[in-house]
Amino acid sequence: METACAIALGSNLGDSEQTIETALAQLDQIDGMRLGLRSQLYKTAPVGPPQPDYINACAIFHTTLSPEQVLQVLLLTETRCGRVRRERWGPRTLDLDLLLYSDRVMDTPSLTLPHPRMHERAFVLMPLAEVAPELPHPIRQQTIKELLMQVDISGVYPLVA
Ligand SMILES: Nc1ncnc2c1ncn2[C@@H]1O[C@H](COP(=O)(O)OP(=O)(O)OP(=O)(O)O)[C@@H](O)[C@H]1O
Ligand SMILES: Nc1nc2c(c(=O)[nH]1)N=C(CO)CN2
Repeated sequence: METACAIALGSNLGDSEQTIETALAQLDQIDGMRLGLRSQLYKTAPVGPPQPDYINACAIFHTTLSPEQVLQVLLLTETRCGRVRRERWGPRTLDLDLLLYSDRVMDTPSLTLPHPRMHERAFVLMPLAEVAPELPHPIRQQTIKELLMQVDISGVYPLVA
């Protein structure tokens, strides 16, 4: 049985556009992970300490893996795509977050679902609203489109080639 999950991708070091495309392709190659809709790429002003602009995107994957297994796959893909540093909210080659796993709500030391900061991040909600505007947030009881209307979207731009 496949379950839909939503994944956020972000990068602000190296060739960010290429890194995100490579990450999506690598995730789609993994047994039990199947890429569904994906957003376009967005250029976004950094949230947190001063650092370069990010490229962000979101994608829906259909998966037979458990939430913990999806997280492991994301961490493996981050490493494969050259992520090295761990400074909180600092620059990174690739950041992959598991935003939603169906309507699952959980909080363990390694995994919190939904992602605890997704509802306040325009750089997540804008690309996610492109692929899944009517998806409900299982805690907030609002759709992605409704959450997007409550955040400041200045600084989030579709990247046009
Ligand atoms: N929903 C989730 N998605 C991804 N990682 C999660 C999630 N919930 C908990 N984590 C944990 O967070 C760790 C990732 O921390 P990381 O350094 O990437 O945070 P960050 O990207 O700097 O901050 P943020 O979580 O605000 O994006 C992972 O090792 C993982 O165990
Ligand atoms: N615009 C933007 N800012 C960020 C991002 C990100 O992906 N995009 N990720 C962060 C660490 O999770 C911190 N700040």
